[in-house]
Amino acid sequence: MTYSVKEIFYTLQGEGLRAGRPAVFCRFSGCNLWTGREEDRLKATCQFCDTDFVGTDGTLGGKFGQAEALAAHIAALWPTGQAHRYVVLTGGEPLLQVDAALIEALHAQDFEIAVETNGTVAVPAGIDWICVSPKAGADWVQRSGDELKLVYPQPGLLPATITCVDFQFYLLQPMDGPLLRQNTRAAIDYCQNHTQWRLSVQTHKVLEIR
Ligand SMILES: C[S@@+](CC[C@H](N)C(=O)[O-])C[C@H]1O[C@@H](n2cnc3c(N)ncnc32)[C@H](O)[C@@H]1O
Ligand SMILES: Nc1nc2[nH]cc(C(=O)O)c2c(=O)[nH]1
Ligand code: SF4
Ligand SMILES: [Mg+2]
Repeated sequence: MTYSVKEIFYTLQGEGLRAGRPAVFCRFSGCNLWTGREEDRLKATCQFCDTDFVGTDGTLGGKFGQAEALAAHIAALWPTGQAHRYVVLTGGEPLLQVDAALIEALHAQDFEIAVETNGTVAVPAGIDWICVSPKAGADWVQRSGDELKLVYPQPGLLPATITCVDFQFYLLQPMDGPLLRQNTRAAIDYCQNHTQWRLSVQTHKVLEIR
């Protein structure tokens, strides 16, 4: 397996239940719900993406022929002597590439492994924290995990219509874009009136970190 990686960086998890936790992010190239090209956005299944996942030209990006080599690049970013090693596999859609060999190599480097996925691909065994963010109009295969993080509002996938799922935490993340302020107000109101749901703010954007 050759892994195509857009970028690798050390930051704080900005979103979801674990916001604030130090983490290495490994962003895989490519997605099954959008090409990543602006000219294709309006015909994509997922049209609101806030991320550049095209190519391998970002910070520490590249093609890695071996799982151990990729795991070593990730481990090199962790501060020396510090425990609680945590890696977030994202993209693009990471589960188009994450396999048993990479999970084993990251565990061998002592990492707890989280994934951010759109839910169209079943999560492989061994992932330690599963965040699913389903998309309207896409197959939703992975219906269990640790957190369900729904971008809100998504016409065609409103929280009230979500059934047959098994997650520990349910979060609404306001859709970033021209309507962010209005979407944030609506998400706050929804959580206050449907108390199973919590608000997920994209804190890294507020903090102006990666
Ligand atoms: C860029 S995606 C990569 C992982 C995977 N493809 C997914 O969609 O979950 C990372 C997270 O950002 C969220 N996201 C993408 N665009 C967003 C936007 N415009 N506003 C809020 N969240 C967004 C996704 O829903 C997902 O939870
Ligand atoms: N700080 C930070 N937190 C994040 N949580 C999810 C992200 C993603 O793009 O998957 C992300 C990201 O890009 N940066
Ligand atoms: S599924 Fe995730 S990576 Fe793909 S276009 Fe949507 S938000 Fe972006
Ligand atoms: Mg992001």
